[in-house]
Amino acid sequence: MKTIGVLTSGGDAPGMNACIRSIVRSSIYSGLKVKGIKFGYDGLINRKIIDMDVSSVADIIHRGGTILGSARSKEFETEEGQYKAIKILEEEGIEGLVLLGGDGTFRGAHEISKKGIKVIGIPCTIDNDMGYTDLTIGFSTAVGTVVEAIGRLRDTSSSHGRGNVLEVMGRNCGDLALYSGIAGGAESIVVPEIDMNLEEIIEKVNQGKKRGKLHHIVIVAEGVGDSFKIAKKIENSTGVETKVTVLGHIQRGGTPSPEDRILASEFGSSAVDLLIENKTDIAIGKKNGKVIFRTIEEAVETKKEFNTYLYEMSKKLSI
Ligand SMILES: Nc1ncnc2c1ncn2[C@@H]1O[C@H](COP(=O)(O)OP(=O)(O)O)[C@@H](O)[C@H]1O
Ligand SMILES: O=P(O)(O)OC[C@H]1O[C@](O)(COP(=O)(O)O)[C@@H](O)[C@@H]1O
Repeated sequence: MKTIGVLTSGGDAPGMNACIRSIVRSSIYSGLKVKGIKFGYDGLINRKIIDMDVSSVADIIHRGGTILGSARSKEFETEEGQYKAIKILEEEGIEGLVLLGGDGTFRGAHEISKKGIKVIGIPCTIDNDMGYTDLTIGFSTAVGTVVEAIGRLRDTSSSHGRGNVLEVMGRNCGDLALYSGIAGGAESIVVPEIDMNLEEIIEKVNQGKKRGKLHHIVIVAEGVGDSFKIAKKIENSTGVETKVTVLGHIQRGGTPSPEDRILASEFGSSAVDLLIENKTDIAIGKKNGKVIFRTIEEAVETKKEFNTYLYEMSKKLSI
């Protein structure tokens, strides 16, 4: 292996830059050349490729987003698009590729691997929705962002005696809602994995009102459905004015947390080690505090388990 490539794809996630830095520096340390592919699979098909050196990744460990840019590409989902990508990788002399992204990016990586290029996948998504790993890069930072938002909403909700429904990202995964809801002391947490019990939420608002509580925060994961409808129903049944905040892409940016920077550094360096050992089609992850390796197929097929213990606990703590 002489030259490796690095590519970020799908939704960006805080910590991607720290990971790119780790891949570039670990490669150069081991005498490998590194090329950066800009704007995901789309940039690969369109040969948006740059040479990277030690200085290309200077001063980025603390920056959100991805210096390589990210994209979603329909063309790459076709066989034709994938063969275009393989041809470009071969012409550029890229023998191994490290791909930073979520499930979709990994499925694409598997296709590249079947066509002869060595690939290693690194899980990057604020959703933490990949079943084979306890953690994905970006999740810790996004939890921090939501917790900060909860604190701000708590202030203003308390001043006015209002309720607030806070919609957070996560696609069909409730992790971001669950972990930030617990850390922020939300009164109710609504996730796609568990049927919503609106009566229970309404009862909690009424109980809170009785004992003079001035704020009421309900975290709703985006995969649940219409937060505005939920807020209206709460307001109509309790008489407590209930506002809605959709946090949106604010959750995807920002300086990565120390946890994400460390995870990103560790995963990036492990990916380079694997390519040096001529390994391919592997997803890197973390289980019980240890780095783990799974085949990409296994990684994308492992069903995400929802932490029902934490969910039930959150109910006890928000009485
Ligand atoms: N089954 C697939 N085969 C090949 N490429 C895929 C497949 N699924 C997704 N991709 C590629 O990966 C990109 C990123 O996937 P997406 O699901 O949008 O984000 P993420 O990687 O964060 O899950 C897609 O735009 C597409 O180009
Ligand atoms: O930025 P986009 O394309 O609107 O996508 C929004 C989606 O991306 C995410 O932020 C991250 O999802 P992925 O990591 O799977 O790409 C989701 O939480 C959200 O639903």
